[in-house]
Amino acid sequence: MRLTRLFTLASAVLALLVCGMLGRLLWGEWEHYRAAGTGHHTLQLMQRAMVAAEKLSYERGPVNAVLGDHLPADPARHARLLRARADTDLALAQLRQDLAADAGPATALAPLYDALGAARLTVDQLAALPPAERTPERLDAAIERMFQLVPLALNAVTSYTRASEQVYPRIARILMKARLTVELREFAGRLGSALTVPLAAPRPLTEADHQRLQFLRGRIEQLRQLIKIPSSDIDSEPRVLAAVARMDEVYFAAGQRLVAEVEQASRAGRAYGMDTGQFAQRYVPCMAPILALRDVLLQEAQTQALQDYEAARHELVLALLVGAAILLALTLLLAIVRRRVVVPLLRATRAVVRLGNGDFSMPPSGARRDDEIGDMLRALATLRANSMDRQRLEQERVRLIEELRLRADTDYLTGILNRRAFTAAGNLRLRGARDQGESLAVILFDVDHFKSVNDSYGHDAGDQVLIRIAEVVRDSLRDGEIVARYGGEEFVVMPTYCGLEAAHALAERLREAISREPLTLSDGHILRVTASFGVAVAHGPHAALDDLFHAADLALYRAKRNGRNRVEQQA
Ligand SMILES: Nc1nc2c(ncn2[C@@H]2O[C@H](COP(=O)(O)OP(=O)(O)OP(=O)(O)O)[C@@H](O)[C@H]2O)c(=O)[nH]1
Repeated sequence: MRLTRLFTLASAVLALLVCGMLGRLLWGEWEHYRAAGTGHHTLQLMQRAMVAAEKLSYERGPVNAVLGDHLPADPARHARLLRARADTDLALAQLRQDLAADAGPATALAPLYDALGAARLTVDQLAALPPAERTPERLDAAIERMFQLVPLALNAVTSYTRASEQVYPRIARILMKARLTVELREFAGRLGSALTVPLAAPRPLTEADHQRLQFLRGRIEQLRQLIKIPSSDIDSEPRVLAAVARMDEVYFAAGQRLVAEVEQASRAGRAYGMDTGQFAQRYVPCMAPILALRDVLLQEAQTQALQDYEAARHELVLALLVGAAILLALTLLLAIVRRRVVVPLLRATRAVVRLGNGDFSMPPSGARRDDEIGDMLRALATLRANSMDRQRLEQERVRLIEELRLRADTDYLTGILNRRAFTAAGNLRLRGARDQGESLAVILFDVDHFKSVNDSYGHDAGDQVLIRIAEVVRDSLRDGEIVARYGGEEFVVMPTYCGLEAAHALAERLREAISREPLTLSDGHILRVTASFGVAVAHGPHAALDDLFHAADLALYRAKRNGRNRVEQQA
């Protein structure tokens, strides 16, 4: 796998793992935060349900007063009942409103609304009857219907308490105590209600009334002890301690004393000295500290729940920040590894490949880095420099060899082939001629009276003449026809494979060109020189170059002897 691909894959896997881990962490924190928010709402619902339960308990006081009233009814008592009912309805409406977004528990309240309507109807029908027709049985039945309302509300309180406890285990004990105060308020209310019928009649308390009072007092004391059991830090809170003390002082002293007064008057056969309404007016305020304790506990629960909610929010924000920081660090790390390791490695790889291919055009960058990659790039730079030196030396060597070869084959003065190179080429060509059954011709020529040129104009002028003659001959030849300086002022031409006649014609052409060409010396003198030519041809399997030269030389000798500036061919 290519390095870039491997790096991309590894980065993707790493990013996925980190994102998965962070996602899980954030999801947990988000769930915690969301649950805390929901729990806060549930706590409010619980409080609303407690208030509704309290109002239902409270409503029983004015109910008792109205049921114990004579005809014509006391408008003040009726007005109190209406106010109490309005309070209950308001508490239930607020609970219903808060439940609007919470379909489950709202439907659980339906039986309460039904029972409340039926209970109020019963009370109103009974209150409309003359007192004589309000028999104890009917009164008990009506009051019992009112009693049954509170447990229905307490069901909702219980379900919200449980829901809140699940979210805030820390405040479970506080909520339990708050719930106990609601129950205490209910039983305290029932204790008062237990006197409604005897006070309304009025009649002495029966044995059943005493037993009922005894039972209710026992339950109330039990609830009081449960509330007072030290269970959490909350019990040492000054506000809670003060509220408990006030409850003891007001309800358990004054409130219970009032009930005891009624009992004692009954036992002694005395008049009660108060009717139901007057009793309620004195007894109901005694229950207020119980509700005050409930409110203190609920406030404390809400404060702690709010702290939990804030802590969950804080942890969520912290988790988000940590997550973002981790992602940023990972991205930076990958970018650094890519920039500092992967990219330089790829560049180095490309540089090595280029060096291997002999391409030294781009120097490896980043050699100034002070790490292992830098060491490698510096080594690469050295390798490149060494390779470049080697390549330069190699090129120099090839050039020198070529120059040497040229020098070895070239006449130093005229630049045309020398005798050695010509002999080598001639032998090759002769072998070819033999193989192909062709004829090979040689034209040997010699400058006429060259000595007098040297003598008249100097050796340099003689050199210029030789150079010029070489140029003239070279320009007159066609491809495949070669010329060489055979020695001194003697030249040799080898045409392509041809017979004696064609070679003779070529020699004639060259002779004419030399004799026709005026030669201008460097000092301005213009010379005309001529040359004598000897032509010979070799043919057949036994043809030899020496014989060919020898024959041409003889013909040249004849040309000199016959007057120069002429062409002679082998006899
Ligand atoms: N300037 C110059 N002269 C050369 C060179 N090689 C040979 N010579 C001269 O060429 C002359 C040849 O003279 P000869 O052999 O007498 O022939 P010639 O004067 O050309 O007379 P013929 O060949 O009989 O026409 C000599 O004087 C050599 O010194 C050379 O490379 N440069």
